[in-house]
Amino acid sequence: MLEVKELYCGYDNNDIIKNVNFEVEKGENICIIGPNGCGKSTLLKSIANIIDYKGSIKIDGKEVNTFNRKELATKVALMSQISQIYFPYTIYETVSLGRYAYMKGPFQSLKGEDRDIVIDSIEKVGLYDIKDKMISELSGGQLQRVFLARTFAQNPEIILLDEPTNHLDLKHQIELLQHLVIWAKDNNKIVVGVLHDLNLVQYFSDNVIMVSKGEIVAKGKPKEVLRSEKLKQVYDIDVKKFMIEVLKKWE
Ligand SMILES: Nc1ncnc2c1ncn2[C@@H]1O[C@H](COP(=O)(O)OP(=O)(O)OP(=O)(O)O)[C@@H](O)[C@H]1O
Repeated sequence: MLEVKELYCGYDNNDIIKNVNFEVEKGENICIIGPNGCGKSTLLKSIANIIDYKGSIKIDGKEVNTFNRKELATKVALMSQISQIYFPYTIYETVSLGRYAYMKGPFQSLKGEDRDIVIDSIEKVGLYDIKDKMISELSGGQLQRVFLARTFAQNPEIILLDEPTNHLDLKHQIELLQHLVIWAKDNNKIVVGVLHDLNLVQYFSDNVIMVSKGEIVAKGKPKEVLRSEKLKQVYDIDVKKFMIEVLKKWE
């Protein structure tokens, strides 16, 4: 279980996130939505213990900032928007890095069971046939799937995703989110995703948290949170009206 209570965090003593409270049960996937700059990534960074925070963030009853690095890696993985830094590794080697937290020594080679997990993770994202390709030779979407496979191999309790679909075509966006939903349900894990596409949020999330200026302004089931008036207030545009107009164009 993830429990966030009276959370404040930000940069240079300036709080971006202010008094945020929410809980996520195991098996659940939640989406965090809100306009640019409202603090969504900052919130994820605090849960991943990348930035300091005030208040409390507990995973399975233990405060996030009390885990050591390896313990933390077995609890939480943050998949950010992909960086442009390419290491000279193959897909297989990159995904193997996900098993780091479970290795005893830093340069130990992977054991049979770890190898199986790595292969299984690569198969899940559909990259098995090119597993020996260098990651520098991949498209943005393929690279995103490599990082997802690495995250699956890490097998944390919580996967945090920061706009995970931004390099993917529609088929792969849907596949990625389906993989994550199934992963959470089958393994009793948690997915917390920042998504901008409200259609995907409506379709895939169990619960939604809407953030505006660093504060939660609505939380609950997608149908409750994605209400026309609320969206208008926060995004300053009639989202539903626009969506309906778009749908009409398809007819
Ligand atoms: N490393 C940093 N140092 C100082 N300020 C930062 C840093 N990262 C983000 N900010 C500021 O914190 C605020 C929230 O940023 P954050 O990236 O959390 O927003 P977001 O909701 O994820 O935005 P977006 O939808 O555009 O990705 C912004 O005003 C941003 O300028």
